[in-house]
Amino acid sequence: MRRVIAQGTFDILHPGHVHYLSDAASLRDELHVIIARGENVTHKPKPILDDRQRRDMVAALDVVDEAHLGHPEDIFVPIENIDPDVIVLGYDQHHDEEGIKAALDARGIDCEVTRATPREQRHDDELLSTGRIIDRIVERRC
Ligand SMILES: Cc1cc2nc3c(=O)[nH]c(=O)nc-3n(C[C@H](O)[C@H](O)[C@H](O)COP(=O)(O)O)c2cc1C
Ligand SMILES: Nc1ncnc2c1ncn2[C@@H]1O[C@H](COP(=O)(O)OP(=O)(O)OP(=O)(O)O)[C@@H](O)[C@H]1O
Repeated sequence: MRRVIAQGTFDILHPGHVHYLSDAASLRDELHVIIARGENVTHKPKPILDDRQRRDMVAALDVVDEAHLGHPEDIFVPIENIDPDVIVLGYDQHHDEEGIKAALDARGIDCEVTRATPREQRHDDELLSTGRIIDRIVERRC
């Protein structure tokens, strides 16, 4: 069984997430998604929803075979447990493919690293970013 890993924060879900995960699922037999722990999200504001809720929502998506809450300290622990053929980064994720590939090789993990495509807006009112969804909530509810 060939496995693919996707990963991210997945706070408030939107069609961009579904696009990313569908892209990833199309590459191998089984899609495993690693959900970032809130404590590890330091490159942007902390997620609104807690770790378990974010994992449960991703697990409910048709294209996802298994959603795993990420490791608190070592991102390579879930990767070694899942043993994927390929890791797909999101189109705008701040990770460097070469850096991750080198770190995988250094651990003897034989796995490709690729990047998914962006989902473009299909209509003016569509929000394809958790940050923009939250902005609209603040605008309209506060
Ligand atoms: C291959 C890979 C494995 C990861 N594993 C974990 C993990 O085990 N635990 C964790 O808290 N974050 C993990 N992360 C980091 C988060 O997923 C990171 O915050 C995410 O890549 C950026 O999320 P965003 O683009 O949704 O903001 C991993 C990232 C990558 C690229
Ligand atoms: N519009 C989109 N098209 C394709 N992939 C997307 C899109 N938006 C997010 N993703 C991907 O989904 C994964 C999880 O992203 P994340 O949870 O950071 O959502 P986000 O909407 O980008 O959040 P924020 O807007 O707060 O940065 C990332 O790999 C990201 O590249």
